[in-house]
Amino acid sequence: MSEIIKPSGKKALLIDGKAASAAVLARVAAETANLAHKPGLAVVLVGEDPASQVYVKSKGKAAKECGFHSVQHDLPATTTQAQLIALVESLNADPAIHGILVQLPLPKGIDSSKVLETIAPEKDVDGFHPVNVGLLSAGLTERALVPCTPAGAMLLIQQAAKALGRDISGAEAVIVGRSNIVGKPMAQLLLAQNATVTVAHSRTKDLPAVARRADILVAAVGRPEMIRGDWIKPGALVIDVGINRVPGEGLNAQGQPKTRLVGDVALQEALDVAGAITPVPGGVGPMTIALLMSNTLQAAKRAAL
Ligand SMILES: Nc1nc2c(c(=O)[nH]1)N[C@@H](CN(C=O)c1ccc(C(=O)N[C@@H](CCC(=O)O)C(=O)O)cc1)CN2
Repeated sequence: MSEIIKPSGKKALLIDGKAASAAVLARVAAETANLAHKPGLAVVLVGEDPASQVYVKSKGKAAKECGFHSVQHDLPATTTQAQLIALVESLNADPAIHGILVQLPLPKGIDSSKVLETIAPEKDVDGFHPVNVGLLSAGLTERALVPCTPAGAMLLIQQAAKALGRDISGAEAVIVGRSNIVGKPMAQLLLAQNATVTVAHSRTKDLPAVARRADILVAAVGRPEMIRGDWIKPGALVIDVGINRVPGEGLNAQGQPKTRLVGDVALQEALDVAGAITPVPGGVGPMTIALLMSNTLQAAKRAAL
């Protein structure tokens, strides 16, 4: 059995995103060590959102561990859209920078589409620029930079399908959620692997029945534990992209009410039904950062051609 597939003590197997992301990071570090020029990653954080601060710190740490040139720009929440765009333009012109990432969400008053469209497509390691969106939609995945979370989820699907002896080609895939960042690119990636893809959302009629059709079920709605055990086809491969912080039990060391992370899938119920499932935390989340490093390496290698 693959090293990323672990027993759960219940019917479903667990897909270990931490182990899978460590393997991606090791591959990126090994390739980087053989390059003449270090890949350069610039991460831009606007404001003081605590979760964003944690993610940006993790990105800088991973970049350094991969042997990259890593820079972080911390801007105050009062930064104007024009100031942010000016910073992105200066990073576009910097030959030591191969990847630019503007951490989302941006503070109110800044139009994130305008900012993301300013990033040079070849440095858009988040894969959110319309040029990269278009390349992915046209099936030109070799030329696109693919958004990190769906790219990481796709790697987990491929590794789990292989370990379970399942074909993605011809499988019925249902994605719950139609965001530009996860749902839509996930659909393109599954289509490129010849799955039959349904993108379901809040207006879908009889969502549980649609979800129950899925051999591969991807949950990306951002609603804690919305997908229940009886929405899952027995034996299905379930990929939970949701990361939701909910109230926990008791108080922490600072006397504040504890919180805990849950996915969009009710994990304990799903473990009785699914064939394999990604947990939250420790599933798709760590893959997002690993695939960002992989995209930055790819951008640096293309720049050197
Ligand atoms: N410009 C971008 N902004 C945001 C993205 C993105 O891909 N590009 N994605 C998310 C946040 N994100 C990375 O930026 C991210 C989220 C979660 C994780 C992760 O490893 N989660 C852990 C749990 C961490 C915790 O304890 O809080 C897990 O699931 O195991 C990594 C990256 C929004 N913004």
